[in-house]
Amino acid sequence: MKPVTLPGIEDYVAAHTTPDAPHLVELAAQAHEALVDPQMMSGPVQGRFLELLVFAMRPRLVLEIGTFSGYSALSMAPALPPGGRIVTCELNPEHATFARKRIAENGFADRITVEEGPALDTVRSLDGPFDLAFIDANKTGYPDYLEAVLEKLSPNGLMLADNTLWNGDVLNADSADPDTHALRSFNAAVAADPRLRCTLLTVRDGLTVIRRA
Ligand SMILES: C[S@@+](CC[C@H](N)C(=O)[O-])C[C@H]1O[C@@H](n2cnc3c(N)ncnc32)[C@H](O)[C@@H]1O
Repeated sequence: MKPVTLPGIEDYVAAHTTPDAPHLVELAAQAHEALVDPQMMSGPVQGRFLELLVFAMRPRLVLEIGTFSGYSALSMAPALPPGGRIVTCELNPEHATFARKRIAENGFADRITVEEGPALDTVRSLDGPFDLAFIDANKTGYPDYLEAVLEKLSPNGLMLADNTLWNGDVLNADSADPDTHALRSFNAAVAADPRLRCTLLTVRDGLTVIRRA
């Protein structure tokens, strides 16, 4: 991933953030060996931030859209309050199988459910309410995910949208890349939406925190 901040800053940030627990270090290493595009994992800085939000919000239900290896779900899970759980959506059966195995091995199968299939169908099938929703799947789907989640978001719930800086490419208004275009449109729509309040944080590849106005 291309740094979107000053040279050296990402390393400095990582060096001054609580590192991954051993089970996450091992999971990341296994994902680098077994899965294509392992850079899709949140990584320690965003992982600790997700964990921090779960710790502070004490959510009963966390929705994740885009499981991949299970890294982000397993980053959040240790901070869940008693009775809290995570539903994570994944389209790719290989990713879902990889994540389920690590979730079970680490003793979180009772608190994390991997729902396999198109995330939009899964979100529409769930009752909610979602106290925290982490949107991190196909970028062109973000507007639909936002609407589907918003319908079932708790009154004090938060939505998080990942990769909203897209390697800094969101600055390129002339980009022909569909994902860049999708994220530029999403960012503009969210910031202008009178139903919402948001902050685009320069955490890792950009993480937008969104709530109801
Ligand atoms: C960026 S990765 C998720 C990374 C993970 N949240 C983390 O931080 O470690 C995106 C995942 O979304 C999945 N995905 C893509 N399109 C999807 C869809 N329509 N429904 C569900 N999952 C989808 C991909 O297969 C991939 O595993």
